[in-house]
Amino acid sequence: MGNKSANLAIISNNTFEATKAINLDNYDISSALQTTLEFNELIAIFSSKIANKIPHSAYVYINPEFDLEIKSGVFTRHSCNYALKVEQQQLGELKLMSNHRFSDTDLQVLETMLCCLIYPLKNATLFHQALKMAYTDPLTQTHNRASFNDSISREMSLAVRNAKNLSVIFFDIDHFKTINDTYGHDCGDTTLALSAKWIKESLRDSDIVFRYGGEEFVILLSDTDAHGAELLAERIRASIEHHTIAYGMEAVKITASLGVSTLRENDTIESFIKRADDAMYTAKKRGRNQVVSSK
Ligand SMILES: Nc1nc2c(ncn2[C@@H]2O[C@H](COP(=O)(O)OP(=O)(O)OP(=O)(O)O)[C@@H](O)[C@H]2O)c(=O)[nH]1
Repeated sequence: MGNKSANLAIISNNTFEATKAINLDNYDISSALQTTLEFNELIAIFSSKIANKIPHSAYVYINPEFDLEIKSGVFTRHSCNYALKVEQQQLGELKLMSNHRFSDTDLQVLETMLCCLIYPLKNATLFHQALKMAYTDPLTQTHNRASFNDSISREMSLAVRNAKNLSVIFFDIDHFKTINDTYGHDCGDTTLALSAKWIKESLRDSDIVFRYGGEEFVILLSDTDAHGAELLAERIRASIEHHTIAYGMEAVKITASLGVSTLRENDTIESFIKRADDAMYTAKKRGRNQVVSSK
């Protein structure tokens, strides 16, 4: 024990902890852009830092990779647009607007200043790509279990705070083991990926699909009451039943069992999802290929 601690070198007795920068006026543009990895903050900082050199009334930043459209200010007649890119990496598109035409000098200055934005944007892109990977199931391109744990508590708090409904659907492919055993594991994987695709096709943008376990998915439906969730679960069930998986020379048909529950007062995460899980098992017991709503 004593020997181990002797190997540790003390580098410094002082700790420097930076608090979140409140007044970015004290920073030059490059330093200010190093204070965050959030796209909205980077663009807002950039806009404010260039404002005295290149006056503009509004900005729009679009980044399709992360489904972002960040806007601020008053939209006016004249604009200039830049597709931002570094080493083949797309970093989105920035548009500035103004009452007056941007002069050639304005554009030259802007282009010099955009060089300061490029690498912070690249870092933000790498950070958000890593976050996305950490929360995505690679086989089905749905959110993974870690993401579910974060999302359910956030969605429950939001639903309670805004007095909105929240429903959850548990979805489990029927006799999935037989698919693996009959057609092979690759076919099982294809079945999972296609099931996820068909589930997503039945949903609104605000609904989130998670791969919860092997062949089990969970769908979180914000602002959806019990009736709406049951209708949606039935739509998903029917979609799965009506599709056919073409695997080599085989035409594989599958079905799924689904359980639905809607958030109640005094629910915990566990009680909320257990009702949906129990309802899904009831659907299995009743013969599969059906939707059961929790009582
Ligand atoms: N191909 C493939 N199979 C998986 C994956 N994850 C889990 N499984 C398989 O999924 C199967 C689940 O089988 P069971 O839990 O017995 O359920 P089931 O056969 O679907 O039967 P019921 O749910 O009762 O209708 C097991 O054979 C697992 O090996 C995966 O990522 N890929």
